[in-house]
Amino acid sequence: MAEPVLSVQHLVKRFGGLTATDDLSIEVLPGELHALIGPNGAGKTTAIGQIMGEIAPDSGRILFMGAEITRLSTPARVRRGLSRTFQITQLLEDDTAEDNVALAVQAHAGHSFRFWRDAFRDARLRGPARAALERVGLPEARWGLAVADLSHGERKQLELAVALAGEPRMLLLDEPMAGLGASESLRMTEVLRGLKGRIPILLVEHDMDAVFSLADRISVLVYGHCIASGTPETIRHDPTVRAAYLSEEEAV
Ligand SMILES: Nc1ncnc2c1ncn2[C@@H]1O[C@H](COP(=O)(O)OP(=O)(O)OP(=O)(O)O)[C@@H](O)[C@H]1O
Repeated sequence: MAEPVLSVQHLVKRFGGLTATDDLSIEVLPGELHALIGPNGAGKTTAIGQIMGEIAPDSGRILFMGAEITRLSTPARVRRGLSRTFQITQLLEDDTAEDNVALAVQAHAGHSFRFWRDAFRDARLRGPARAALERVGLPEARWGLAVADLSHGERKQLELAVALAGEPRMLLLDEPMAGLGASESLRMTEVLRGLKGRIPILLVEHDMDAVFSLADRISVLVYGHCIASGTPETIRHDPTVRAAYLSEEEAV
């Protein structure tokens, strides 16, 4: 088997008396779209926070591209190629969609641009920003609009473009379908299908239609512990998973 891009090993995180991740181990393989599912409060966002270095684990290890990153800062992990999106989008409301992505390109490029306004006129930012907007399928007519004027679905697409702006080596997506209507969810599913195979993705998502149609493998979290990991077919028929999480109605 190929060496994992991301290897999460025995992660434990306690918040007071509550164990949010409980001996959590997951592996994401090269090119894989790996979904992390589980009931509300199962520890999915806490897991992403630990992988990104925003939350310090009490114990366990995280390896990225074969190197241990458990104690690295978030910026150091981003420099190594990890990138994430959030459940609630973190965008600059008054700036245009294109400015938001260009700013992310600039942030990734480091200190070679001294002033933001000068920098934005620079094709070195504009080119990659537009490429990222195209990758997430945001229509060009929307690029010049302020974020505040975009629909919720467009903001989710934009946040994905911001995450892609630094050309990361792996994406961590925290509920990209959250709050989307049926047609917006389908659009986002197709956007993710377009990214699939080009970049490894760890996808936290409650939309089971999206998860089962997109994922190469699925890991199921219950009370912070991974109770099963396997292909959608395996997970669909796993009695432990069905008992713990997927109701008859939800199972697809
Ligand atoms: N900073 C914190 N302090 C205390 N408890 C926390 C903190 N962050 C998360 N928790 C708790 O840890 C548990 C796991 O939360 P987490 O947000 O990781 O779950 P989740 O699987 O992402 O849930 P959801 O699907 O609802 O987003 C929950 O019980 C939550 O209340």
